Amino acid sequence: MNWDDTTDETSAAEAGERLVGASAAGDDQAVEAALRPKDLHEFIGQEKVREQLDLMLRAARARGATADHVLLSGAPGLGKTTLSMIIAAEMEAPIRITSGPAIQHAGDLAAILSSLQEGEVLFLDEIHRMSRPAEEMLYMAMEDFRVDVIVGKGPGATAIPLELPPFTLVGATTRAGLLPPPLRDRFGFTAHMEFYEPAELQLVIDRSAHLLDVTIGADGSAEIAGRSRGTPRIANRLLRRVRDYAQVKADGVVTREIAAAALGVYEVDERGLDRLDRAVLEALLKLFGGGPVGLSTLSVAVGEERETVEEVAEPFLVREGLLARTPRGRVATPAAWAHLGLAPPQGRGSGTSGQGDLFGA
Ligand SMILES: Nc1ncnc2c1ncn2[C@@H]1O[C@H](COP(=O)(O)OP(=O)(O)OP(=O)(O)O)[C@@H](O)[C@H]1O
Repeated sequence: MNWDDTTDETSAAEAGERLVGASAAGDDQAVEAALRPKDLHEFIGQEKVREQLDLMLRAARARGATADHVLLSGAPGLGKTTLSMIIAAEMEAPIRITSGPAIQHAGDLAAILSSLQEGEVLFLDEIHRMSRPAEEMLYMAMEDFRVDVIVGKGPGATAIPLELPPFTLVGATTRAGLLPPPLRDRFGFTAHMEFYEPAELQLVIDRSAHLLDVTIGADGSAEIAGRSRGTPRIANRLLRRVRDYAQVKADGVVTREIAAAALGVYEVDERGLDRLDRAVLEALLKLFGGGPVGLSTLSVAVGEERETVEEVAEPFLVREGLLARTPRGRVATPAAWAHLGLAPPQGRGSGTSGQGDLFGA
């Protein structure tokens, strides 16, 4: 993708499909499905979540009961859908997959709930985006396995109670803070998924390489892991691009050199920054001396929409400790200067630049 060519209308959407984007947009769903771990044993990392889930599911199985409702929160691509499928597999139960935005009316939810089988897992992705009436119906369904279906309108409307079979709701959200407390409280088990360590991502990559029949050395998977932004989905996607390069330009074997050269072609650097991320940092450092600079000015300098800079580039730069959002504007950290191989201007760190705190003054 050429960032220079992105128009105002398409830049945010295209940014969503970039190689290091965490959403599944543009991914081959069949390949992604083939790479999903099938049980808790195969699921890499997230030790605490795995241990706690394992205990909960074993206990439910031993009692012959349906598992408690589970809420999974965390950034896209960290394995929430995968875990929900594993929960169903471990409980030997079928799974139904839907999402908050797909349920706009309480009737949509009633139709799904009333067709569930006993013990079935209902995976509700983006649960924070459900409509209010549907959310309220869900409270009763989760607690009492019952819903009230409203028949008729106005004063003649009547609520007909409908019994539901016991089921397990697995809700997923990127924004646990947006869930109303009454909904959050109805989950018996809540887990927050963390970004993965490079060593864990290396295991994800080795496993995927094996499934895709790609020969990869430990140094090759380490190189890809370091550029994967803590996210298995990105790791798998980068592996597929590196595999292409290894096939076309070499003998198919992924070494450190091949991985670095391949990801160089796609402009993903050794820390996982892509062209947009670097353009933002470069503008901040070279044009504004490291800031503080307002978001609008920075966006104009980069030639991108405000939203693209704020929502697509900045979260990772902040997470990496390269950029800080301050009340006076965006500020580069010492790590940003070091990453781009530039020297901070004289006087930085003297306390007169407005970023003395970031420079340890
Ligand atoms: N712990 C893990 N071990 C191995 N592979 C993983 C792990 N977590 C995720 N993956 C892989 O990453 C890909 C994305 O995972 P998944 O679809 O479960 O993410 P998600 O959190 O549900 O994302 P979204 O919020 O965008 O739906 C899958 O192909 C899966 O195989």
